[in-house]
Amino acid sequence: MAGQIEMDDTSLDTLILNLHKIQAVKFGTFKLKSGLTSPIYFDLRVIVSHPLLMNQVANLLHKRAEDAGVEFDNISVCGVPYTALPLATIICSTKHYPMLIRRKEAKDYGTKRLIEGTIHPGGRCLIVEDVVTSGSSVLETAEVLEKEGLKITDAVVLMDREQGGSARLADRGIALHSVISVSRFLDVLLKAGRIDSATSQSAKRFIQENNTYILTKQNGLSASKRSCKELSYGARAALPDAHPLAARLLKIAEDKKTNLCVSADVTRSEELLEIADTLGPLICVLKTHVDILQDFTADVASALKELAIKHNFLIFEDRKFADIGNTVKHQYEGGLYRISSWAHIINAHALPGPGVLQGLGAVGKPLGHGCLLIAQMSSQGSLATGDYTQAVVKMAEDHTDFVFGFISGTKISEKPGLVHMTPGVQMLTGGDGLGQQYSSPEDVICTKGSDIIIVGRGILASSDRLRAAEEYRTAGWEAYLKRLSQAS
Ligand SMILES: O=c1ccn([C@@H]2O[C@H](COP(=O)(O)O)[C@@H](O)[C@H]2O)c(=O)[nH]1
Repeated sequence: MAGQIEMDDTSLDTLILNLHKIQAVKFGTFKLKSGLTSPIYFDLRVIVSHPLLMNQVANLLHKRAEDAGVEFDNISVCGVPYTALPLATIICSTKHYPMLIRRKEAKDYGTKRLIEGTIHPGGRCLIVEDVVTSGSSVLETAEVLEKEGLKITDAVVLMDREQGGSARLADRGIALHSVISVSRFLDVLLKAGRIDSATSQSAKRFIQENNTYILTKQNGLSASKRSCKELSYGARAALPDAHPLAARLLKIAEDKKTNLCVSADVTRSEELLEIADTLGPLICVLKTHVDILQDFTADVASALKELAIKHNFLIFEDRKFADIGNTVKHQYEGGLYRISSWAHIINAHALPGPGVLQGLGAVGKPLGHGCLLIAQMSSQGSLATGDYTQAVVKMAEDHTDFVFGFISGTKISEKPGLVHMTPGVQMLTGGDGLGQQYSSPEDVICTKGSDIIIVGRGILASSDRLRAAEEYRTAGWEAYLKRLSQAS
């Protein structure tokens, strides 16, 4: 993967610890240029006061580019102003490469050039940067250089914040090579006892949930501002190309004024049916884990189906299929549970590739059922992030005859027919000590742009489940109304 360094691990770890020591990274609450509030902030400008570190960083940047196969014959080097300027200078001075300097503003006298140095149109130029988040600063520099006739195919960066910059640059034909990734940075600090695991997890979660490439390229949105084309559930239900099950779910949400899915994670069928009957009027979806029931029978499935009709909700079996097409086909329609005979919604991991959808679709499509793809997970350290999440979005968008949405922490596709359902929701944020991480209904629906909150223990652990469910229904619905009003 672009961005992974192949160099001496010890020197890299030492560099990370030194960067932390000089406070080139800070943890807390920081407002970013994008308007987002981040729990981690890199300020690499401070390294100019540490000459040994400057030399080490310049060396590593050069080595990284060399290891990545960048050809240094007939190439110039240009640093993104300002922090990377002295780094490019050291590289050029020690390796004897010609350097170019990009001005941020053209002078209003003399040559009025934006690039200083000797330009050889048609020649190549390597861009050097200190930190990449969305890749926009590298792109701006590339555009200025390209206007002068230079070719930009590679950029090298000290720190990749892993928030979509490398994918965005790749889209523009620029390969990004990074010395350090933010995950590696956090792991080294955690291992060395410089930060605690809550700090590391909160930074990782922020990175995972704020992928600028997904938010801008696929949503046409910025993380801080939702689109003014925000449609109501009802309007989305009426879209001609909406999957019938998405349309049904969105219509239920609109009619019942609820975006609450209750996760009925109980072990006795009687309790499951009791939950379905009492909370049914407040929910749009009831989620099950049928394999944790100790006493499942076909009668339980029939009773559940009747309650779904009585209270107008959909049944979602959270089976998370993840095998080859032939196996999942059997798992879905056969075995003890005969899931396809009672669950309107199932979900699947995209890991096996599209075959998993072919197998499930062969059973579910004729029955009018639909599938959610798991694009992100709420658990700490989930690997379903970045490029993987983007690949899942593509797989969903390529299979909308069966896939009608996602399990994800945030809105990851702008297609209004696709529904986003988010687990890991509680009024009080935090975790459960077993890896689960919670966000509030307001955060999930209003800030992250998801559609449906999935709540388990937030309701089940309450002594008054009905009251708790009503509180979650109200919170989820008010967050949705707030989102709509912000967009208009
Ligand atoms: O990423 C995921 C995917 C699924 N889940 C499921 O949602 C519920 C959450 O229960 P809580 O009690 O609200 O924590 C549970 O059934 C999980 O299997 C998830 O949490 N995260």
